[in-house]
Amino acid sequence: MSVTEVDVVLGDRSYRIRIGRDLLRQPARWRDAVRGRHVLVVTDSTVAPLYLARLEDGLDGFDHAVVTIPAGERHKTLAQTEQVFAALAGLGASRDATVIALGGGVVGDLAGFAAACWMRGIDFVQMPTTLLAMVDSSVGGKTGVNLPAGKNLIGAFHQPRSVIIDTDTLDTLPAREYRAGLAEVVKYGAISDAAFFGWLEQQADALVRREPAAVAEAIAVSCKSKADIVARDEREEGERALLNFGHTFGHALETEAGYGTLLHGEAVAIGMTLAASLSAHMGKSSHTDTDRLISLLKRLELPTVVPHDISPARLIQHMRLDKKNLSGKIRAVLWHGVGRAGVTIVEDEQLRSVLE
Ligand SMILES: NC(=O)c1ccc[n+]([C@@H]2O[C@H](COP(=O)([O-])OP(=O)(O)OC[C@H]3O[C@@H](n4cnc5c(N)ncnc54)[C@H](O)[C@@H]3O)[C@@H](O)[C@H]2O)c1
Ligand SMILES: O=C(O)C(=O)C[C@@H](O)[C@H](O)[C@H](O)COP(=O)(O)O
Ligand SMILES: [Zn+2]
Repeated sequence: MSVTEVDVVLGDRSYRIRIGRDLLRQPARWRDAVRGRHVLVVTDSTVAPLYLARLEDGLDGFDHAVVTIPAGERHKTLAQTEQVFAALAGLGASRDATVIALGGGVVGDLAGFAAACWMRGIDFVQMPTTLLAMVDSSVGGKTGVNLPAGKNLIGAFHQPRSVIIDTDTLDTLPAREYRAGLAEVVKYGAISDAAFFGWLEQQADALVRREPAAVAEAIAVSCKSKADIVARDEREEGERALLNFGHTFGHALETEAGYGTLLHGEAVAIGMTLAASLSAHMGKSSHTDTDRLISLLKRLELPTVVPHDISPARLIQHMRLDKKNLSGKIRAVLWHGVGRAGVTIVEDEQLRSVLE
């Protein structure tokens, strides 16, 4: 069975992303990533009954325990992180212990954050089971949890030791969650890879039908794209901020709608549409490019308009806590046309012009 490997090179360190079918059932393909005697698996209440046994079968020889958090964005909280700390304490986990995140982006972000904090940092391994986690959240080391005031406001940069992508786990992923993952795939084409954007336009129907070859290619290209950007700017001091395209609006939408009401990928799809419209309004890209983006997102069955009951003023209020802001100024990723983007200070008036 073939495995695609992508390396994330960070100066003199690196880690490997392995992408393949049925990897969970082949411990020989991932056990080398797990060090120490103690292993804590963090998963959620939907993923555990589906895939935990496959993983646990490969953990013989380790002292392991499992924390199962309730599924969904509402539970990406400090309170759930405390459950992970309690389990690490119960396991007697020392500095050479490993946390394994088995699940979507919620589990990966929360478990990674717990690993970043436990004894000031222990190893963790990402085993993503949603498309979104496979193409984005499992790679790059952004970890954290939400506060009622905003998305991912508490967190740390903490790179995984390895990322194991078993694409067979997508078989059980609901259609809405799958489509949400496609939004982040579109993001890579939009910000940095015009050829990939063109490929997505050609393959949109195959992707909606989840044709395995198209899905595998989308995952591999996305991982490579993210790995390249993170290698050049691990801590978001420059170029990495482009990975936030659509997120200034998107995070505000998720927070205002109530966590889990709009999925992260859905909010990012609407956010990319708004950012593209704002960019065209500011003369940084063309309306033709915006139409191209909206048309692709629609073909991928993603939302592109703000739900009618959401207030522009409240969205702008949430944007004041965006992590890209400096000295009280809202900074957003604007689009410079297919394959190009940049970060720009935006005024309330300009934000209102696309939101109202
Ligand atoms: N760290 C990063 O760089 C980064 C990047 C993008 C997104 N994120 C974060 O990721 C989160 C979104 O991740 P997500 O979309 O994976 O959401 P999620 O983790 O909530 O998973 C979505 C739903 O699918 C279920 N699920 C997971 N795998 C399944 C499977 N194989 N079969 C059936 N059901 C399955 C989960 O239980 C959950 O109900 C957000 O919190 C977002 O902020 C982080
Ligand atoms: O990896 C990054 O960098 C990203 O911005 C990827 C985003 O898709 C992701 O949603 C990330 O969690 C957003 O980070 P934040 O710093 O805006 O909270
Ligand atoms: Zn995102």
